[in-house]
Amino acid sequence: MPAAAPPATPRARTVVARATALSKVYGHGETRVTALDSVSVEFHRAEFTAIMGPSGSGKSTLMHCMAGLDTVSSGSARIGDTELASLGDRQLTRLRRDKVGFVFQAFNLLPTLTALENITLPMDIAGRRPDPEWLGQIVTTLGLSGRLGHRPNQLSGGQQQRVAVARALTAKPEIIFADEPTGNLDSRSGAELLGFLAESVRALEQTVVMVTHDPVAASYADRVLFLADGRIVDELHRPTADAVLDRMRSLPGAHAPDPRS
Ligand SMILES: Nc1ncnc2c1ncn2[C@@H]1O[C@H](COP(=O)(O)OP(=O)(O)OP(=O)(O)O)[C@@H](O)[C@H]1O
Repeated sequence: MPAAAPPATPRARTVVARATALSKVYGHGETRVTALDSVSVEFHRAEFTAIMGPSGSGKSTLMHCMAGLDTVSSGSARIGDTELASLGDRQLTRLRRDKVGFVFQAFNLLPTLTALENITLPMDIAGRRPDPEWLGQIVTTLGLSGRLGHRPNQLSGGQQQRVAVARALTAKPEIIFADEPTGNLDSRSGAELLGFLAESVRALEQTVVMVTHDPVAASYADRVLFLADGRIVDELHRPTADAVLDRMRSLPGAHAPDPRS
């Protein structure tokens, strides 16, 4: 009889960021919108989470509140043990600089700097020196070794986006927030980028939270959170693109696909 596979060793699950009963209300009176309605969620070290949901379901608001880019109306958003609402503007800026990495659709690279200079810029501004071994590992993981002396206009869109990811990883942030990071890429470059993000989670134990509309992009994540009307209504682990698409179709506010198409 074949021996049973040994049980997977449970990994210590360090909570890197946490929302507790987080609500966000915009406007007053008739223009009042509840963008987030008592959301509680944890993000763990070395975990890749995708956030999906119909337009207006609160994805960006959740990311902005968790990243300290927007304030909460009630409840709490924490990074590590730090309650973001307890911080003043300067402390928040410092926390974002030291603990949070961002990857947006627009790469936001400086055209006059080389790829390497763009990667190390946030640390230069903070007066910190990148750990050369770590930087080397990131550059190798992202396949940028031969491109470090190039300026952004000498790089493809995919390579520019990888430089943006390297920039986010270099400061060893507690957590990286990515907003539609593949939105401007062709499907091959997008797949490459998502592969690298997933690799940074596996090989570098990075924590990544990504907002996306794309079920294929979400399938690179370890879990997918589904938002509808400001609430987390579903969660999928080890998702496939088809499973994500299925759940998306059943969400409140989702447009049911036309059976004739
Ligand atoms: N600054 C703001 N002022 C007023 N209402 C806002 C503001 N930002 C977002 N909202 C509203 O909050 C709700 C959630 O918006 P949010 O941008 O988080 O949704 P989303 O899921 O990211 O949408 P999309 O997929 O279209 O980007 C929406 O109804 C939106 O109109």
